[in-house]
Amino acid sequence: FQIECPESSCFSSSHKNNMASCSCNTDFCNANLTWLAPLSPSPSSWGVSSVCALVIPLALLLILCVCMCLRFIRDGVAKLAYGRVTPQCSCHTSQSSDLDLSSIELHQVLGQGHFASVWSGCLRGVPVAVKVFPASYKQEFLREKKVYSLALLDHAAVVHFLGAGSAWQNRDHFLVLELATHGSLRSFLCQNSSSWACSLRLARSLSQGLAFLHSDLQRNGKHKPSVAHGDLSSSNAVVRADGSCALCDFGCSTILYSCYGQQHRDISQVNTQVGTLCYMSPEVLEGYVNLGNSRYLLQGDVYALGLLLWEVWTRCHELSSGGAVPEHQLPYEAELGVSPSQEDLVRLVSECRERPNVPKQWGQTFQGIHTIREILEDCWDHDPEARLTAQCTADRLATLLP
Ligand SMILES: Nc1ncnc2c1ncn2[C@@H]1O[C@H](COP(=O)(O)OP(=O)(O)OP(=O)(O)O)[C@@H](O)[C@H]1O
Repeated sequence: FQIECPESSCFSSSHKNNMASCSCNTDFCNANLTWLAPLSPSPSSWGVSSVCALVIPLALLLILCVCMCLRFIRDGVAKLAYGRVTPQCSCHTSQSSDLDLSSIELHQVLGQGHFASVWSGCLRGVPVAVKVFPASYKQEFLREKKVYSLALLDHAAVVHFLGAGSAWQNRDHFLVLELATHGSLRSFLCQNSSSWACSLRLARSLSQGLAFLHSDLQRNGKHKPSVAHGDLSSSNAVVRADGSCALCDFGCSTILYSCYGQQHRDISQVNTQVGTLCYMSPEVLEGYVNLGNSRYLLQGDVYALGLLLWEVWTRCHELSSGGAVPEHQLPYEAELGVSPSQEDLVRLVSECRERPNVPKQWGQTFQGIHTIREILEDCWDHDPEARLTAQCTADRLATLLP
């Protein structure tokens, strides 16, 4: 660009950086300095660097705003989905002192599972159940101990944990639990049919135990995260002398740690197909679960709860309307036998959408039969999202009169 010089004998020349000067050739003319108004650069002359310096911070600011909005929306959805948001990561465990096996008398084997054998015994004069894991199942022992050791894991419908330890030079590991005199629910139902009041007690305690396990609790500065059982079956609930059930065997359970409203699980526990085949929900049998959302674990538990309630009610006198109470059967045993294959179950449960038979004559004259049918259907619904929660199942059972 050119500027107009104050004397006609001068000539103008432009330089870099938007500078211009007037030069003249008369004697001492450079002593006669005139300051001109600074030149404003034209937009086209802005450097790339100045554009970047303006645009990049603005873009970063915009991205930050979008991220904050998304997080706000997601937290809102989580609040709606879970009812409450836990503000901190949950890592509380209760202090369980290690027990010495020499202080426990072992009497006889009560049950033999895949991982452990369960003994009846006596600890300081109190009857107990002792679950002994061989060294090769140390991980299963640690996993179950971790669940039993969670703070606030204290509920009438969950087996009481008395301690844990290792024996025989650390080769075997054991958990000490309250002894349930009737043993597993399965063996109880095989040996006993029951009145409506007894069946309702079994059913209520099962649903209350599961609702408690699934709950996310804060009390006295302690936190119990939600726990998915993962292997609910009539072999993994025991019956006490008072006729109530308590949930046990947390070897396949998943602790849903809750951080800032999001639930997440130990990465080591991402195994969708845990549990006993005939209690697996259709989506787990087929492997169609959303691994990003831990809720499928809770929904799978509720499906299994529906099957357990069915097992309990098939042994109830009143529901048989005066007819003979049928022998206890496992879910789908009538259709597929005692040990069905996964393929058979997928065909029956998932593809044909069959469920255990609820006889038409069940309690025709019995008040509450409508509620019972609804509870079963809503627990084992094909659509996991349509299933009841464990708490809702417990609430509906509470409306039935003993
Ligand atoms: N607290 C208890 N009181 C009485 N009997 C119990 C108790 N705990 C377990 N049992 C009996 O021992 C059996 C096996 O227990 P448990 O299911 O905990 O073992 P497991 O090796 O984890 O079995 P699974 O094969 O289901 O994984 C139960 O089915 C039940 O009969």
